[in-house]
Amino acid sequence: MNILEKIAAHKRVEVAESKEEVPLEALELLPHFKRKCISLKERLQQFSTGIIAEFKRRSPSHPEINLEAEVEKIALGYAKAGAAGISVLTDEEFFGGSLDDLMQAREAVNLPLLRKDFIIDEYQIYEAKAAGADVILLIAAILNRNQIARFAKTAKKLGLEVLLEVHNEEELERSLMPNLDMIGVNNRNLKTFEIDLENSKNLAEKIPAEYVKISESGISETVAIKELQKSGFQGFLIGGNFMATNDPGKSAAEFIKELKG
Ligand SMILES: O=P(O)(O)OC[C@@H](O)[C@@H](O)c1c[nH]c2ccccc12
Repeated sequence: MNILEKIAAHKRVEVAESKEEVPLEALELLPHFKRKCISLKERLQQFSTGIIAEFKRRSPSHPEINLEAEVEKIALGYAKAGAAGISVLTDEEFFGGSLDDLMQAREAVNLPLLRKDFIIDEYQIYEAKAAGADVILLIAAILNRNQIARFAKTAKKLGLEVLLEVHNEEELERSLMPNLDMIGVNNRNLKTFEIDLENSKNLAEKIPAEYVKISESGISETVAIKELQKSGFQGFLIGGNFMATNDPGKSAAEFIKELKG
């Protein structure tokens, strides 16, 4: 089993447990469930920098990014830095995150929030909405076309936006459909952890113009963003480069300042 298969397998067990503990009907009663979502897509279309800053304590490829990180402080820092949105890792087993992190970020800031997790069941989309997310991530590498269609439809029904993540042309071609708002090209191969920014540049022209394009992972320099912008990318998902510092908010602020300057 590769890491992605391992994560998905664990996720199935986790979701079954969560469903037992908190039935879907209970999620619908939580206060954020009726909240009107903030559009990340619109912000990326209007926003000049397009930085989506990520809150991530650890990952399978980097086991100690920032284990003591406090989500409220960092979300506020990212907002002050001028991020277009914030991505919050909610997977606990492999990334050290939680839905509670997402809820705390929701209390702290008014930016669009992406629930960053491995969605394999509709229940998780209800969880995302209930915890205050505005956007969900669907990862093509672990979903078939039917699942993507079904999950995207559910997300739209709940007022959430959908970011579809692809890593190669095959995933992109079999996954294009209505109800997707943004397409993210992951520069990190989740099966091998290899990073290649060329991946975004190569896939860019194959993504129809109606989808906002986001380049994900391995971005640590503003020159890389200028290049990616030339290929039509409007969003840039950055985690480790900010999180691996003492003050991720400050690091994001400096990065965004340099990008604008
Ligand atoms: O820390 P980086 O290299 O800046 O990457 C951020 C983000 O793209 C990465 O965390 C990510 C992209 N897709 C994912 C899917 C699941 C978990 C994590 C991810």
